[in-house]
Amino acid sequence: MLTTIERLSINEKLNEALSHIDEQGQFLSLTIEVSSINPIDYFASRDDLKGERFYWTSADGELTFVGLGYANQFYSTDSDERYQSIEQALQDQKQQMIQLQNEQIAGTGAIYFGGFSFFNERHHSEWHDFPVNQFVLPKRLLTVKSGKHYLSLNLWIEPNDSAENVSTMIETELDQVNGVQPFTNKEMSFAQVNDELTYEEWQSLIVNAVNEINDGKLDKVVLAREVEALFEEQVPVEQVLNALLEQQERSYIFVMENNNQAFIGATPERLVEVNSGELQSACLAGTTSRGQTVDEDEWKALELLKDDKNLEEHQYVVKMIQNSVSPLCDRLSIPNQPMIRKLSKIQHLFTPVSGTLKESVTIFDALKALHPTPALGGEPRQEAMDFIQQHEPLERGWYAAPIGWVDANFNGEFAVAIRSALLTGHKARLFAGCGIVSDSDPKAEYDETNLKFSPMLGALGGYIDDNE
Ligand SMILES: C=C(O[C@H]1C=CC=C(C(=O)O)[C@@H]1O)C(=O)O
Ligand SMILES: [Mg+2]
Repeated sequence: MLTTIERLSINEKLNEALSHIDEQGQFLSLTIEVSSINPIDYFASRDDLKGERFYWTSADGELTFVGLGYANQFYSTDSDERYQSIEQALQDQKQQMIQLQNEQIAGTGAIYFGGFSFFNERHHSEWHDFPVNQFVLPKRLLTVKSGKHYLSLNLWIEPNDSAENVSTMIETELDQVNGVQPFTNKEMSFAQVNDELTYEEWQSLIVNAVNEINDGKLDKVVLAREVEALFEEQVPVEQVLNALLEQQERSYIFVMENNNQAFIGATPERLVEVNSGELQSACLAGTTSRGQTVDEDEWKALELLKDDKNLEEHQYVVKMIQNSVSPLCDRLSIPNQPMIRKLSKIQHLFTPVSGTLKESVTIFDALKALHPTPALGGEPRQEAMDFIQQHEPLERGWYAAPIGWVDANFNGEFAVAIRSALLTGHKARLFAGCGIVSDSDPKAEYDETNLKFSPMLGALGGYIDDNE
């Protein structure tokens, strides 16, 4: 509920704004601080908006978004120009937007959420409701940041809309936020897991890749498998999301819905963050499991830090990120040695990257330069992409591609959508890949993909039998 003063102040600003509305109508964006609300409860509160919802929590847990209802959507062509074309579309939209903010709080107002498919081209049948790339402007955005909660509304206003009508709409939305009920877990009816690839097929895929590497055609290629989890009922997105939030640490937790499909995951991998011209990226490649005891956990971490095969996988990523972002930066800092990033069930080799972007370089330029890094594609990039396209028997869709958000000033953050699943009705398709280098062993890589399925499978209430 608004106080009388807040209402008067909003009405005054609305009257002023509405007097300048374009003949064709215009978007109006406004943000109001609201009382504390659990974001998952808000996400689950509007079943009627299923298919037009998103959720995002940054890996440090400092920023959460819930978007309900898509006020506007942006797509672009299936080419190399897709980053620039989205950037241009958002730029054009921004000029036509009326922003009613008391102070510009980063992460509120006109935030665009979206992502890209792994490949530029569209050849998707499983991913029927996901375009090659898509950004949405949410009609309602809940932002939780530094312990504060904000509701931003992005509303389409016609020239003849009155300030009273608009403020009634705002009050209705605020009442809805205040009336949100706690979300309740449903029973999840997990039925079975089907491997899309036999072990023998996987083995021959990896042997083929290793042969190409030994023939000097490739240095590294990341290959993925998928498993299908079947349920007796429709997979409840809210519940899977809630489980990921409870079970996963240091991960970006995301959901994007499109019509009857939801893409969901808990990924540890930041691709790029840009905040007032400061860039952060990360090299994450090289994997082991967590130990059962503190000592075993530490021992596994130390082994990983000196394991040549994992260090090689990691090094290709460091080198490529360094080469691709240094032309975009005035300053770039990358430590010489990787460190360990511990997740709930997995540990990785990790090297942080930070830099200062040159004037006029945007987050979209960084995305274009970075995607895919050799943690998801391979080295050399084009040869690895060709190998994946020809030999990997799955549709990557949005798996292993950038997903995230930007604001009207193009500050934002993108993660790489791994440890993820595509939910369609009763079915979840899960994806997990691993970096193949010259001394990769098919069985060890197979086990590594099983390990990487485990966070998402756990959230779905299932598991993989390792002895299969
Ligand atoms: C491709 C995936 O992981 C990448 C990220 C971290 C470690 C990786 C590895 O050690 O192979 C992969 O490059 C995935 O989880 O599907
Ligand atoms: Mg690996």
